[in-house]
Amino acid sequence: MSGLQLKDIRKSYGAVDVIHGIDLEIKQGEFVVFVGPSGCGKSTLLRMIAGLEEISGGEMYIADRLVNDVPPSQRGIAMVFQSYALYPHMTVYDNMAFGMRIAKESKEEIDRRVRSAADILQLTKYLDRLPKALSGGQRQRVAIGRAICRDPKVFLFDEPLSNLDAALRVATRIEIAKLNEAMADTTMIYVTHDQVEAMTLADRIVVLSAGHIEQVGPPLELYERPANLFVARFIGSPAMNIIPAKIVATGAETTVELTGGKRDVLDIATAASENGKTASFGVRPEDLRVSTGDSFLFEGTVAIIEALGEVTLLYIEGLVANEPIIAKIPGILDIKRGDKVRFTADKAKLHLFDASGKSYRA
Ligand SMILES: Nc1ncnc2c1ncn2[C@@H]1O[C@H](COP(=O)(O)OP(=O)(O)OP(=O)(O)O)[C@@H](O)[C@H]1O
Repeated sequence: MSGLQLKDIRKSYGAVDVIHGIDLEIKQGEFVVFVGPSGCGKSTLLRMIAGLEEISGGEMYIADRLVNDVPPSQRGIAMVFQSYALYPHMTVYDNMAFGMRIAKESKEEIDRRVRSAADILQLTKYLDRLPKALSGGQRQRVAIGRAICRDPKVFLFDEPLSNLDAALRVATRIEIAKLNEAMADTTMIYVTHDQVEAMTLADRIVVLSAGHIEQVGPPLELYERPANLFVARFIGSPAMNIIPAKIVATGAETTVELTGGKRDVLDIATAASENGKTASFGVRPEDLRVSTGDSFLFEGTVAIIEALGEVTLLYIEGLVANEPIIAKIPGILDIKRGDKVRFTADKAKLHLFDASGKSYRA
C-alpha cells in the first residue's frame, strides 16, 4: 500500500504558478524531508498534502484514496507547526486530549492514547502542568503528542524545531527520530531549512527549487552523487567548491583544464562529443587534503584561516573570482595567511557537471 502519491501536482495563486507539476511516491512508514531555498514551495506542498491549500492541478492520493477534495479533518493526517499553538489555560493532558474529546472518543480510549503518547515523548510527569510551566522543547513535544493522539496515517512537520535554541533542537530532533521508530507504519513528511535535520532524519530527501523537484534520494546518495549543480551546492555545508573548467580529453577518464590552466584527470567517463565544452569541476571542502608532493588538483593562496581545533577551514583565493575555495582539514595546521598551498583529493570524490549543470557521473 502506498503512503502517499503525488501525480503532476500543481499550485497557482492567480496567474502565478508556484508548484509546477510534482510527481512523488512516498511509501507507508517512510520519513521524507523536503528541503530547498526559501520560496521554493516546501510549505505550499506540505499544506496541499494537509488540505490547507487547494490543489490547482494533478492528483493526490493518501493510502490509495484520492484526496483532492477531501477536507483536512478526513485525510488521516496530523500536522505540527513551528509555533506549537497549545491552549494556554489547559493542562498538557487536556491539550493532548482535546481533539479526541471533540471527536467524542471514549474516556478510556482518550486516556490510553494520551498516556501512550506521553510515554513515547517522556511527558508523563508533566501531564498536569500548564504550557507556561514548560520549556520550549517540552511544549513542542506536547504539540507532537497531540498529533500522535490523532493516530494519523501521515504526520506532517513544518519546521517544528526552528523556534528552539540549539541544544533543545538537538534533543527534540532525537525525540522525533525515536518517534519515527516507535511509529514505524506512520508516514512522516518534514519540512526544514536545517541540513543536519534533513540528513539525520530522512529515509529520503526531496530537494525542491522554484516549484519543481531537483532530486529525490537517500541523504548520503544526494551527498555523494548529486545529480546536478543545484543539489551539489545545496546539500553539504560548507557548500561544494565549484571551479569553472573546460573538457580537453574525453573517454573512460576525462581531462579538464581548470580556470588558471591546471589540468586534472577525473575517473568520470565522457563522450567524445563533450570535448572542448565548458564544465564545472566540483570537490567538497571536507574531501580536500593538503598535498606535499608534485601531484595536486590545484593550488591557491590562503586568504583566511579559521582554526576551530577539531578542524581548520582554509579560504583559498585566486582560483574563482569573488568566491573563495574552502578546504576543511582535520586538526590544527601549520599554515599561515598568504601561504601558497596545493590541494588534492581522492578521485572518487571529484564531481563534474556539464554546462547545463547536469552531473556527468549520474
Ligand atoms: N497566498 C499566496 N499568494 C501568492 N503567492 C504565494 C502565496 N503563498 C505563497 N506564495 C508564493 O509561493 C512560493 C512558495 O512559497 P512557500 O511558502 O511554499 O515556500 P517555502 O519553500 O516554504 O519557503 P520558506 O522556506 O521561506 O518557508 C513563494 O514564491 C511565495 O511567495
